[in-house]
Amino acid sequence: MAQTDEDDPLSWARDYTPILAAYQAEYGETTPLDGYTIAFASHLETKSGVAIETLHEAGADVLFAPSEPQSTHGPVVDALDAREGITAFAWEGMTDDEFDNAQHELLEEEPDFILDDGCELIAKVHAEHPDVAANVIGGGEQTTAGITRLEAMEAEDVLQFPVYGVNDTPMKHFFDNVHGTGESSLTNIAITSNSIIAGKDIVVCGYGYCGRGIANKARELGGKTIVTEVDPRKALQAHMNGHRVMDMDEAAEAGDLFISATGNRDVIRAEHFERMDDGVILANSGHFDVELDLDGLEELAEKTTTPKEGVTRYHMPDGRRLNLLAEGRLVNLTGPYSQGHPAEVMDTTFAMMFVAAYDMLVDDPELEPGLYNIPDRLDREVASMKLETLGLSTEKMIESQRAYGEEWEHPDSSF
Ligand SMILES: NC(=O)c1ccc[n+]([C@@H]2O[C@H](COP(=O)([O-])OP(=O)(O)OC[C@H]3O[C@@H](n4cnc5c(N)ncnc54)[C@H](O)[C@@H]3O)[C@@H](O)[C@H]2O)c1
Repeated sequence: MAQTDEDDPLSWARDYTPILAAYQAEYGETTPLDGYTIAFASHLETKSGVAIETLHEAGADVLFAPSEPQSTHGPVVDALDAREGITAFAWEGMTDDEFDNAQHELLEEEPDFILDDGCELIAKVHAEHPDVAANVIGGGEQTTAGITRLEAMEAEDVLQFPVYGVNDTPMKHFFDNVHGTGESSLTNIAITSNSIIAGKDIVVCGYGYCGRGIANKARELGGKTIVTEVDPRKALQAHMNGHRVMDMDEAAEAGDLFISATGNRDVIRAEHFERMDDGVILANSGHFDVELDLDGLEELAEKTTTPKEGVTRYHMPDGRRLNLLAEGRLVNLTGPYSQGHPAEVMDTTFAMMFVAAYDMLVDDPELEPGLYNIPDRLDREVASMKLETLGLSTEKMIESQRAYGEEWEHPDSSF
């Protein structure tokens, strides 16, 4: 019997991921990934579920594990694991140790290709399963934190296979990081805290792609935004975009809501917590839960309570209460109501991951081990497809325009 909306947890997300649907329709016939086993690590929820089923429809056996222990949606895992050719190394409510062990168990199955999030599988296969790494054909990495680790691996010359830095493409940066993280972080902060963005002094730490999305959208909602940055050009950009720019000491005293999105650690720490007002809200949107110094916060507090699901309240000896959302983990993915990025945005990110695997496995560019930018033509192809699914058309250059771009003398101009 065909599945209904009620018993198919991917049904809703599928409607909002038209590029993946198009790949399923096209490659479901030809199964170009037949014979390959692909390891897939991601936050396990409905959109990544559609990505996993797309790889499977295209012929691959898929082994999947979470990239964060707390962001797994059990019904999605169970529905995928029930299909032949898809194996879960995940369940909802995993401990950190179980998360770690499951990734090792997955790698022992000797995947041919690794699509990663945070470089968890790629780092582990190199560090602890070198025999498996030696036979991996290639990989793709979808997030900034993972690229940072891959750059460190590349600098040490330890990478055993080529990896496409899917994160570092315009299609990922400009849509997933800016709009996806921007919207979903603010939505989840508002829902978890049941408080308003408008009128609040909102401190955004980091003005990279994610921080820019969060800060600009917070201001559009009526927030009075403050940006902290270590990079002077980013700080200047934030200033010219109308945000107040200050260092963390000053921002700690000014903010009502703090959101970190740097990919760095100890961005907000004890000396800053000590300056904050009673009732402030603290959230992290960066990949790892080290952006806020939680050990420092714990040491300062005399006790913690849970005034609301998803909120840990730290009681300071002087009576101030600091409210931490989602235990300092990714607020848009691990809070009690979190569903991650909007599906339309993940459609493009997972399409880029799909083409990364397709390009290396099927088109075989014969790359040496190392970290590579994904070819620009693939990025453009995904952009064109997204526009097509949205029913939008672009201008086509006429011949005289193409020629104009190629000449330097410009004989027709009047000056
Ligand atoms: N929440 C999500 O769903 C989601 C989605 C995509 C990326 N991410 C994660 O968000 C983080 C940021 O990603 P990005 O793409 O914006 O990276 P990015 O490199 O574009 O931006 C990070 C910015 O933080 C700044 N920074 C570094 N240390 C700082 C500090 N101590 N104080 C203030 N600023 C500091 C850097 O100068 C940089 O401008 C990464 O960990 C990434 O993996 C999260």
